[in-house]
Amino acid sequence: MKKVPVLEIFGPTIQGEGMVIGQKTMFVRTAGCDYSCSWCDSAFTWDGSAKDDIRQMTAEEIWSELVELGGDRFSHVTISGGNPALLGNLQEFVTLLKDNGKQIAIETQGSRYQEWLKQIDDLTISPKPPSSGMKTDFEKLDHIIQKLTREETSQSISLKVVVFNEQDLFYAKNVHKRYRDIPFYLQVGNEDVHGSDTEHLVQHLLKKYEWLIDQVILDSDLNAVRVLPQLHTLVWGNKRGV
Ligand SMILES: C[S@@+](CC[C@H](N)C(=O)[O-])C[C@H]1O[C@@H](n2cnc3c(N)ncnc32)[C@H](O)[C@@H]1O
Ligand SMILES: Nc1nc2[nH]cc(C(=O)O)c2c(=O)[nH]1
Ligand code: SF4
Ligand SMILES: [Mg+2]
Repeated sequence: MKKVPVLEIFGPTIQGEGMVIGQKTMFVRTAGCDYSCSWCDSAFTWDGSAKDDIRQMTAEEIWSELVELGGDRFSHVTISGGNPALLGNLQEFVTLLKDNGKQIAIETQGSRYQEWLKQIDDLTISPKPPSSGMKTDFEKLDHIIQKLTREETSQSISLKVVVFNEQDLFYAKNVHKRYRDIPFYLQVGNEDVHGSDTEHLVQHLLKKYEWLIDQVILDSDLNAVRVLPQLHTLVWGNKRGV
């Protein structure tokens, strides 16, 4: 049986971000990333700090744990990371979820392609703006998006760019322009991913959300975008496993 490196399995909770925000979902967080974003809120998946917590799991083992946690109280599973699209071995888990009638969402940055991505119901691709310190390979991203949109499927795809400053917003506008037909989300960036004062954090994030809304209101290039906060951060702050 093929195994995948897993760092967290949790839920039911709500999807706090993007195209299915508010959806009740389970989460599976895989280990390992090909990026190292300066502000990553899940850096423990790749910076070595949680390397002793990584479990090499089969699809069946992950499924058992989901059912143990969620019972019959879930119909939707979100796979995030790290970058789950590094893992060809996730095919078996994706098939198992489909066989059990579950909807699947994925969070990935669009740097790697896997055939199983075509079987994901809610696919979020989140290219990284300049504040992350990462550089987008747009030819690669073109190629991946082309592969995923070539055939008519029931899959929903969206793009989501996290914005920390004006330069990021400029980047986001270019991504939106390049892939006009793909639903586009702007997300408030959280600068303080280690803080434990939730009340203070929430006040700050709501101010940033207001700033981002104001930018969108003023800009005719952004008439079709959706602007969202990270809902889970507004509710639970930087708590892990929610
Ligand atoms: C932790 S990442 C994992 C999936 C994949 N590596 C990616 O980046 O899309 C999940 C989502 O969280 C977003 N994210 C990470 N750190 C964040 C932060 N400090 N503030 C807001 N969003 C953040 C990412 O941009 C991505 O959309
Ligand atoms: N509730 C909740 N929603 C989320 N949406 C994307 C998340 C992620 O870390 O990928 C996330 C997460 O960690 N928790
Ligand atoms: S791509 Fe995603 S998981 Fe990887 S470092 Fe960036 S935000 Fe974190
Ligand atoms: Mg998160």
